[in-house]
Amino acid sequence: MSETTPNDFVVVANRLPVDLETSSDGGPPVWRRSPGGLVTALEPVLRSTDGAWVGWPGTADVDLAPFTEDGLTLHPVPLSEDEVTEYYEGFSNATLWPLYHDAVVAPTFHRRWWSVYERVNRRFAEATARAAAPGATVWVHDYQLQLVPAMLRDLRPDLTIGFFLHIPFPPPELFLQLPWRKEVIGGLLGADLVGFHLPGGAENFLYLARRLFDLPAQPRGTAGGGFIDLGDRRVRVGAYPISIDSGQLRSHSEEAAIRLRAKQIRSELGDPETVLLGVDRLDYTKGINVRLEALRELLTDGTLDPEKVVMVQLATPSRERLSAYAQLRDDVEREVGRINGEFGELGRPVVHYLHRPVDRDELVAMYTGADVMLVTPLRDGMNLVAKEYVACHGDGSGSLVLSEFAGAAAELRRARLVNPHDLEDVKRAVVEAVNEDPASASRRMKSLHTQVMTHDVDRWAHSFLGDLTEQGRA
Ligand SMILES: Nc1ncnc2c1ncn2[C@@H]1O[C@H](COP(=O)(O)OP(=O)(O)O)[C@@H](O)[C@H]1O
Ligand SMILES: O=P(O)(O)OC[C@H]1O[C@H](O[C@H]2O[C@H](CO)[C@@H](O)[C@H](O)[C@H]2O)[C@H](O)[C@@H](O)[C@@H]1O
Repeated sequence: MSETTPNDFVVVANRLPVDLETSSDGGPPVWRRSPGGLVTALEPVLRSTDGAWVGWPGTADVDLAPFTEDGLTLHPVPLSEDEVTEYYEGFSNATLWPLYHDAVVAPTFHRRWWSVYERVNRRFAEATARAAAPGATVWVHDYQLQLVPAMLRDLRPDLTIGFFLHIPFPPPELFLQLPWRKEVIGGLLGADLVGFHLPGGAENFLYLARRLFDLPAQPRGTAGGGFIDLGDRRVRVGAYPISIDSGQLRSHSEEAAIRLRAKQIRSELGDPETVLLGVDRLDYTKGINVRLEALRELLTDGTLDPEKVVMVQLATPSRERLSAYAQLRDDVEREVGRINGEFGELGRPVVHYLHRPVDRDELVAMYTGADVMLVTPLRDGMNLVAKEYVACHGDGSGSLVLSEFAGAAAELRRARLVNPHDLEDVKRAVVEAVNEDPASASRRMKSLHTQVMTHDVDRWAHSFLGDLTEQGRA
């Protein structure tokens, strides 16, 4: 650890790339990799740009000075226990998260949560103002920090500010339910460039900004993007689909030790003909029960044979104190138990379920060895898991069943696309994936693989930061 000086490039996200975990047995706290795709994507970007990262260390009431750890410069922003409840679990994850994901769970609107969200956003803006060198570029991330761009511009008009949203930006009729809709759009308009995964998100934002601020319409730009003219400056809006460090993951999946471990895993699973795999944070948007129900029905009607098919479901614990997440865990675990109770044998369950993060080597071995990857979210900003699986199958093996409602579906057109609200459609895709002729499956996977290899996270970051630099100079 060492003292830090202001940086020319600063990333701001709710979480630091590592979480400080305190142990219940009184041992010293340890840093662990934070959950979720935002960290997976941004960490290699920050390493290659030598920037600083401003974020919460993942535990309440931890106040640490800025430090460098494992080559990254980190600026921790403290949150009290009440702020974790009202800003993170409350406004971020019980108001904005469900609202922006098509209200698949009803969003809760609480005036007190909003005022804490404002207060915490201000703290992030102040910490960023301290971390950024004169004229620096600052890249703010995600729904937890939508007020930061405008707050930061007030504090530091010398900065070039970008904002990227990692989750869907909802259609106007949903967004307009938000009592603080104008404040949120006003916060985002503090940025020079506002980015979304998909053109649809950019279009929704452009429409809402003009309507709520009574701004003149502008000619439509390409791919959903465009400009918002605020009189004294212009905000650029665009679509930038995020990705992964594809080359690194492909090489990792080709290592002899990973190939060997993939074989061992299959053998530990009883050498079934087909291994189905699901990998998710345990989140109600991910449609985990959709794929479990599809599997149960296919076993019940005899389409799939429990002696030949095994499913592995990895579920990283997430936002566990929120009731919708606790309910989801109960539902998923009941369904796993039901399938194993009906179709498993002693020592041979049909569904192997791990409610914990697994280490990277083990995850890559699972991706590499799985025959069919099931990605069935009801709504998802991107879904990096789908891209990670494809990156591990450069040899053309494997098959991807992918929800149309994941952002990744816009690029991975040759996956077996399904409507997760239509169980028959999901069942059909699973059966087709299990029975597909190897030559045709290989053509599909190779085409998906080329897409993921040529559109990696580096390209995403360069595309966004290139536009941001251009915008900052304008
Ligand atoms: N059980 C798990 N163990 C280890 N890593 C996991 C696990 N589940 C998910 N991940 C990782 O978390 C990230 C999830 O990203 P993504 O699919 O974009 O969804 P989200 O960010 O909403 O969780 C991926 O990089 C994936 O490898
Ligand atoms: O920080 P948590 O509350 O534990 O949640 C983890 C992250 O989940 C979300 O990830 C999103 O970003 C991915 C990368 O762009 C994208 O592929 C995925 O579809 C999104 O759900 C959230 O947006 C992050 O802020 C969280 O850190």
